[in-house]
Amino acid sequence: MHSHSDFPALCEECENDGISDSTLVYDNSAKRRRKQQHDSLADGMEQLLWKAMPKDGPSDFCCAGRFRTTTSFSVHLGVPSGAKYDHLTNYGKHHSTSIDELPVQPELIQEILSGCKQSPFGRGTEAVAIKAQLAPFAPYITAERHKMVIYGPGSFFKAHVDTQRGQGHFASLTIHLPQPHKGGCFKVRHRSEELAFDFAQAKLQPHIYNWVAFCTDCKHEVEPITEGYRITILYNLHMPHFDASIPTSPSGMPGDAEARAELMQRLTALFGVHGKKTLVVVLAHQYAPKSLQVDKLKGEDAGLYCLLHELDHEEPLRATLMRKESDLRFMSAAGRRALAAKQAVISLMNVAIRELGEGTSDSGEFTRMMHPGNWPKRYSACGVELLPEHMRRTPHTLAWRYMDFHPGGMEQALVLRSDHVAGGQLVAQGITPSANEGCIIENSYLAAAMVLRGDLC
Ligand SMILES: O=C(O)CCC(=O)C(=O)O
Ligand SMILES: [Fe+2]
Repeated sequence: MHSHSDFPALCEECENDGISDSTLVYDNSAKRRRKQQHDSLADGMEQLLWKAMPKDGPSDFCCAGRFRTTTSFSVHLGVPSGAKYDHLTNYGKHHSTSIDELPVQPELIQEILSGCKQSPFGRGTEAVAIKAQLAPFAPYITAERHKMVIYGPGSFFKAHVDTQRGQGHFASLTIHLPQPHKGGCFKVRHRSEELAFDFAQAKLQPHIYNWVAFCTDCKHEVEPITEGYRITILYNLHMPHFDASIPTSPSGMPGDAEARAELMQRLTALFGVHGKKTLVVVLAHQYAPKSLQVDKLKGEDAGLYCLLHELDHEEPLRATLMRKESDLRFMSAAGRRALAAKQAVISLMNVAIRELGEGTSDSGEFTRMMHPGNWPKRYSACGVELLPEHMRRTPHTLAWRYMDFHPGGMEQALVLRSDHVAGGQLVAQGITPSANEGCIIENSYLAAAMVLRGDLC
């Protein structure tokens, strides 16, 4: 990450006029000074957030492991562990048939599954690991068997996102039978990160089953199988619906104290000195509207919530944040409940973010604004926006800048994205960075976000 000093707030106008950096710095214009203050408050804030987040806390979108069972799958499925077969035979205690034709017909898979019993998976350490990493606020999780997938040579599963079945469905679990095969690497992606699980390479051991669990919004795929059969059993992982009061940090280990103190200072300055501000932190995961609730937060989003929630309880930040009733209309149901309980002013909501900026050869700078409410309607009403001169010189893709104007009624906001911290590329959620130097980039997208609001009056 570059520091603020790498990116002097030069503007095209000033550059053209031959006005130097220092002229800008000492410019008397209150507006410009404010922008510079914003910039210095904002620079590196994503890193600060990251550092200050609870350690050993939830931070994952995917976890994996292996477990041993001598009973469940081998007996109930009748799949001889480690056995080589072209025909899947004797798959259940009470059934006897064979698979001698591929693709396997759905009826037969159903029949096989009906011969299966719910696996013991989820009672042991695996469930604890999944819960801690992917669903930290949930008191427990449950696994619901979904389907069995058999891949023969040439089969694959293109990159996709699983359908979320119900509010509590937060992740998918795949259990890989110890079945000899080649190819079929399983890949899970989350924004710029990709994890690959090549169980064909893993030494097959009888009764040892590999598993992978990943959040429902993560893209995943199975590469073509070149030899043998790859068999997986899929589960939907659910967290129960529970009446969430605001959860406390799932981790006992606080994050970096210095980062936390600095973050606190900056947020206080942001909301206090400059007043009337909105901070938007784009969540790492995506959520169906009904799942966008505190208790349903996944992975690192839960850690982020804990941090902001804790900071919100500290004075003087607390004193600077808005608690007026007029704010309610912008809040999610969870935010409203929290406000009513005088617990927090952090709300979770889907926001429309519009990013404007100028492309550079390898990056484009984006300024970000957000508008609560119905995005497509409002957005089309926005019309063409004007890019102020001082925003033209935008040297870095992901560093954000404060906008001092309200084109088309879009609300100004500071928008932070944690993929910046994770070293990611700005490609998630439909954003495509431009490679064309000098072109104006505009991106609009909807994102789930954690929003802290200052004085709206
Ligand atoms: O077989 C696998 O490992 C994954 C299958 C899958 O992603 C699906 O059925 O949705
Ligand atoms: Fe899937």
